[in-house]
Amino acid sequence: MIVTLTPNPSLDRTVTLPGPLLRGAVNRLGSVTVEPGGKGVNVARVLASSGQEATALVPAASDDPLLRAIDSLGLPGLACRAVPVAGAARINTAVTEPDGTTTKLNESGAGLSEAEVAAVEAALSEELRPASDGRSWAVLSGSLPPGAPVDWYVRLVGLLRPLGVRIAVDTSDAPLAALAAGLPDCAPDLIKPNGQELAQLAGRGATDLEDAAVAGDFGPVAEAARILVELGIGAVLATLGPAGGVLATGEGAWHATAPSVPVVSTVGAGDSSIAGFILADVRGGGQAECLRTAMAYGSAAASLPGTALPTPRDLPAQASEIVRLN
Ligand SMILES: O=P(O)(O)OC[C@@]1(O)O[C@H](CO)[C@@H](O)[C@@H]1O
Repeated sequence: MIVTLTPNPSLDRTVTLPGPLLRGAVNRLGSVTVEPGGKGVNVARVLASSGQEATALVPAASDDPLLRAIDSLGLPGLACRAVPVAGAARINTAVTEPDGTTTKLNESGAGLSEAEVAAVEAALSEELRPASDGRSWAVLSGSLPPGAPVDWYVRLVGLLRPLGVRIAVDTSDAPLAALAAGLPDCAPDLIKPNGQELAQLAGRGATDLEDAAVAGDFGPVAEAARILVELGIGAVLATLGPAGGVLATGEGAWHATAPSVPVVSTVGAGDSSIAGFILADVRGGGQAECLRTAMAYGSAAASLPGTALPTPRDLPAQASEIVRLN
């Protein structure tokens, strides 16, 4: 069983410009698409598109257009559990330019009341309670809406731990800092920082790890990830864009090259990497296979426009090369 929680889901509106963005001027748009989004929704979508059933848990009123958008995907393996809330799902806009530059404009989201936060927690535990097989995953993803406690993910890890499910957390900024502050007591089984987020967690300069990775030196990334593993996190999957990815666990660290694809839009690439990792894991793959599949799904997402998410048909023909770092 796989349940994703997206505390701050969105309708993702992607607008395509026929030329470069002209700041301070009127820009005429090419195509406009709207898709259901938010990181956990994306993870569940990718899993379901690959034949792995998943439930996307979102706070949303029963008449929220987000729910209609999820429904209209018509994905048989995708279940949606909506916890009724007063606010509407935010609309996040992505502006894409012909050279592949994508600019995201994310709203902060309608707030959650204390009672709504409690209702989401109750629904999450209820969904996961039957999942005591040790193979199930809870994926907690994205920013937190106003009103949610900044350490909500820390609390949720503590709440879910006794249920015997594996827990992935993918977030940034203050909720990520809160997660780091909650170690080692509330350590997730998987986190997926990018280079800058990993640097933030490891107390390194913002671009130190990425700069080293671009120069082909993955030691600093592996070292930062190892520190987090020593603090109790089961696996750190660091995604490094064109420089590939590094997976660190208690058994070692590996680097994977990024399969070569034409990069069209990186929106959803991180979510697709998590889906790929979990997909390989629930299919019994070892750590190298989880890393390879994460890279394949992340690269496939980057080769698709806007927030389009990959299906198995979109996976790159060439797999990553994996090298053990330690
Ligand atoms: O504002 P957050 O929660 O950090 O990110 C939300 C978001 O940018 O992430 C997804 C792509 O990863 C999009 O579907 C969505 O718009």
